[in-house]
Formats: sequence, C-alpha cells, structure tokens
Amino acid sequence: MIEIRYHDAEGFFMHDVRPVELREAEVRMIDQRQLPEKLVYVDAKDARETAEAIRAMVVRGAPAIALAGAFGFYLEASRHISESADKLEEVLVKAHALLLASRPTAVNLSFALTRMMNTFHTLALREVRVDEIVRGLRAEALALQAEDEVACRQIGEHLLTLYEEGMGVLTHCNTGGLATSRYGTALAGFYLAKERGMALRVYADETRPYLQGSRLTAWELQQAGVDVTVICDNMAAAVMAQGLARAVVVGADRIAANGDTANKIGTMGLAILARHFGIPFYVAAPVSTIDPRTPTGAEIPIETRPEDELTVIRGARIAPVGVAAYNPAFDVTPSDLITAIITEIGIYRAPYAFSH
Ligand SMILES: CSC[C@H]1O[C@H](OP(=O)(O)O)[C@H](O)[C@@H]1O
Repeated sequence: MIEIRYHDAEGFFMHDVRPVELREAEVRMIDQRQLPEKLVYVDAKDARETAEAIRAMVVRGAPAIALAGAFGFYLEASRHISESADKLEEVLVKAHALLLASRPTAVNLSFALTRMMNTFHTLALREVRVDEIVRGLRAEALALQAEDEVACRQIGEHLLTLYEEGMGVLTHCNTGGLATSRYGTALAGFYLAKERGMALRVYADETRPYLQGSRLTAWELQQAGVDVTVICDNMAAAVMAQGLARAVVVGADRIAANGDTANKIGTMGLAILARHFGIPFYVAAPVSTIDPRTPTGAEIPIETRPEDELTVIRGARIAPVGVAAYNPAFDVTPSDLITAIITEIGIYRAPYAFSH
C-alpha cells in the first residue's frame, strides 16, 4: 500500500466522495485511521494489499469493507488476465480466503465475495475468454457499489419516517459515508433530514476504543452542517435521562435470522439503556447485513482486536505496559431490545424471523 495524497480535512464533504473507490489498476481508500486531522488516501493493487487495508482498518464499516473486498478480488483477477481459466480459479480461491479472513464479523464481506466467486464460476462455465471473465468481475464489483448506494438512500428515506422535527437522536460508532459506498446507513437519515430542512440534533458516542464516533461521525456530520455533539460513551445514560436523545439509531455488522444484531462494542448497553428510558432503539442496515444462515447472535463470530488499540491512543499510552486488555470489537444486541430494523426494502419489527 502506498500513501498518495494529503490535504487538510477541513471543508471536505463525504457526499462527494467514496471511502473506497475502484480505479483502473488499484483500489483507492481514504485512510480512516488518520481522520479527522489528515485526509490521506492509500492505494492497494491486489488482494493481499486490500486484505491488509481491511485488517488494519484503513477502510472499515461493514458495507465499505465488503466493497473493498470485491474490488480486491477483481484486482487479483486482473493481474492474471493472461493466464488460463483454471489458473485464474486457483488464484481467486486463494484471494477469496485471504480477503474473507481479514475481518470475521461483518457478513457483508462474505456476501460480496460469494457474489464475486459465483460470477467467476458462471462466466467460466460459459467458457468465455479470461479477459471477458475479468471484465465481468469488474462489472459485478461496481454493481455491488451501485446497489449499496441505492440501499443507503432508501434506508435514509425509511429512517426519516421515524423522526420528528427538532428531536435528538443518539448514535454509536460510524455508520456514515465512510462506512458504506456513500451516504451511510444510520447516518443516511441525518443527511436526508438536512437536505430536506428538517432539524435534528445528533449525539455521537465517541465509541471507545477506536473512536469512530468522535473521529469519523462527528467529522462527517460537521462537514455536512448537521447539528452533532460528541459525548463520551459513559454519558449516554445521562443524555437519555435528560430527554436530550429521544431515539437511538445504530448500524450493524451482522443480523442473525432471529434479529439478534452484532454491532460495535457498546451497542448492547445502549439498547438496554433505551429500554430502561422507554425510547426506541433502531438498527439501520442493508439486507446484505442480514444473515439467515446464522440462527441467533450466539453463532456470530466476534472479532477481538489488538490490545494496544485500547491501551494506546495516537501514540499516547493510557494504561501500564504489560497490563491485560480485553478488546472485542463487537457485541450482540438481543432482538427483543430492538424496536425496528430499518432496511432499504422496509422497516421490520419484532418478532424477527429472517429466511433466505
Ligand atoms: C454501516 S455499518 C458500519 C458498522 O461497522 C462498524 O465497525 P468497524 O468500525 O469496526 O468496521 C460499526 O460496527 C458500524 O456499526
């Protein structure tokens, strides 16, 4: 991976860009580790570099890593365009495994890679030339991006039906343009409200330990002119108790068949608080985040990330060297605490029973 460009992040509007973009021979990603101070892009040229970018959270967010995975899969194919179909299949099986292993919880990545591999097999069975297979894979990857963009807008439209003028809404982590193809999922409602002149107040949990809320959500919404206030994660209860937030909306990384939802660590606590304070708790996600093959939240693999992501912040140590740190990246919210699951095809309410 190479850093290719830098400029001040001020005045940069996420509506106009994509966090992950397929170019001719590389996938270009905003390096989200360096926001909000620096806007830096990195390029990855093959499956290995793309998998590393996903693992290192250069690009993050369930839909965005799915697109990065699909782009990396295509790039790998394009580097073997002069080989036989059998050799290409051998290469793509390895690329699929490498990309899939980069982060285990978000099912969108698995869904996108399965789409790409199925596209390969469909074209290979027709015995088309390898260069035509590679072109077909590029088209499928870009189709995934276009589908996600439409889905995000539709999720935003459905979210708007749940909001009232002037209300405060609390959100967790980053589920905006940086986490998707564009617009976001949970944040899409705030962008659309802004476009339509509807005033909403957003309370963004900083979202320890990786700070996606204070670093990314606050940056995105501020650039878009949305009223956003950063709070520490431990302030959520007070914000609800004071009536400042009258709803909670979050994203998702995997929704099980019964509606149990894996999302950024800290989400389950918000759902429990929302139930206690009698406010709605919404999950916003494209249907590509729903995994009917996973029966309940107990079967969702939860990624554990490096301890120093918790004990060191921007190079400053905040815990003694050698102390143990437990750093699960996600938790699972039981479906009975979820008021509604908002997707691009509609709003689902409990009891949830998702099937193929
Ligand atoms: C649009 S959903 C994004 C989803 O992904 C985030 O996790 P991470 O930043 O570790 O990729 C978080 O769980 C968000 O809800």
